[in-house]
Amino acid sequence: MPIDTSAKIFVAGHRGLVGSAVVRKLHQLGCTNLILRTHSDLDLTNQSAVDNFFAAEKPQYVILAAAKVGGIHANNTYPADFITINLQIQTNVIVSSFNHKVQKLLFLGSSCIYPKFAPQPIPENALLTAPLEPTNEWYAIAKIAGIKMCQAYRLQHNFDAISAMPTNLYGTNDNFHPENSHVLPALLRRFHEAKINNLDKVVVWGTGSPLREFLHVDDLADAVIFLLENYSDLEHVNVGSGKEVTIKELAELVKEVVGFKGELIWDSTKPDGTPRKLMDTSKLVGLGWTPKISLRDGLVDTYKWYLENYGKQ
Ligand SMILES: NC(=O)C1=CN([C@@H]2O[C@H](COP(=O)(O)OP(=O)(O)OC[C@H]3O[C@@H](n4cnc5c(N)ncnc54)[C@H](OP(=O)(O)O)[C@@H]3O)[C@@H](O)[C@H]2O)C=CC1
Ligand SMILES: C[C@H]1O[C@H](OP(=O)(O)OP(=O)(O)OC[C@H]2O[C@@H](n3cnc4c(=O)[nH]c(N)nc43)[C@H](O)[C@@H]2O)[C@@H](O)[C@@H](O)C1=O
Repeated sequence: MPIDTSAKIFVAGHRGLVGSAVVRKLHQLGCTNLILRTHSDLDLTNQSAVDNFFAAEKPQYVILAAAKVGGIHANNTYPADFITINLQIQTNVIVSSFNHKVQKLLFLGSSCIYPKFAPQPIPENALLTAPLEPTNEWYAIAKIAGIKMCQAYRLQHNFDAISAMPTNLYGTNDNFHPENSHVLPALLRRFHEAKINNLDKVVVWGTGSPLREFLHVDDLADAVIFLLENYSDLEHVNVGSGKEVTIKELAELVKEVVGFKGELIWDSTKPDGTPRKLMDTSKLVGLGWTPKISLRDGLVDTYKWYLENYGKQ
């Protein structure tokens, strides 16, 4: 059912990569009644503050894009933060959404919920079939709990909570932190800084052999709205581009887009993480959704945004 453009929609995490793309998409669709709170306005780890907020605002839809998020180094270094903050945020938001009669909630997980050596492409039913990738198991356990909470509230209370599992994302408003970000924004920044400082070498982590699937966040936002409008069931849904590249291929592509002319040095003391995680997106494709933005086009667009927003620093 198409979203009622006058509906009250709470986008949790609206300044982040995903939340900001969802807000852009909702604005494009003509939705005007968005409820947005920054982290300092409303700390979603604070149960009573979250419940008071829901009691006062009574949103009809909730898109849960607030989370403690980071790349392989951040996940590996701050396991307590990743498990605790994510369990707190998602538990508070899901429970208050149910208690205050939200019509529909969409929870965002991640492809790291699947076993390290899952069959490729990874179908939704690979969940909980084998051990996780150790660098991100704390975050993955929180995300799996989020999926299970949505399922439990649907089963026991008929609450319309659905879960989307995106692959690795990138785009406008990404986190470009040198150590804590994901690979694509990290490399974009590192190559850019090497170019403007006339360096002849750039260090890239790991061996370059892991395979990753990248999806532009505007495609993800489109899929989020598509699922809100067209999906209402127990099982989570994978969201991906269906195309994978090695980290070496990604690094070469970022180097070309940025225009860095020097050499790549591989730091094999850094972890590779999971060797491969290509999503099986046949469920979402079967529902009628496909991505539109190629990796090259998305990278060119993201570099342009980076230059406009951080290029002069
Ligand atoms: N980035 C990726 O590659 C992927 C992301 N995802 C999922 O998408 C979702 C969004 O990720 P992404 O947009 O990348 O993350 P970001 O880090 O870009 O944004 C996270 C948002 O959450 C908010 N937030 C964090 N902690 C709190 C808190 N305690 N109270 C209130 N708000 C808080 C932040 O608010 P503020 O800005 O005000 O601090 C920020 O707006 C997550 O669930 C993530 O798991 C899934 C797969 C891949
Ligand atoms: C979305 C997903 O994100 C995380 O998993 P990940 O896919 O391993 O994410 P990543 O982007 O950090 O790394 C991808 C690959 O790239 C290599 N790599 C090279 N050079 C840099 C670099 O400079 N930075 C980073 N971060 N990685 C680098 C890196 O060694 C690895 O082989 C999860 O923790 C989990 O949170 C999750 O769900």
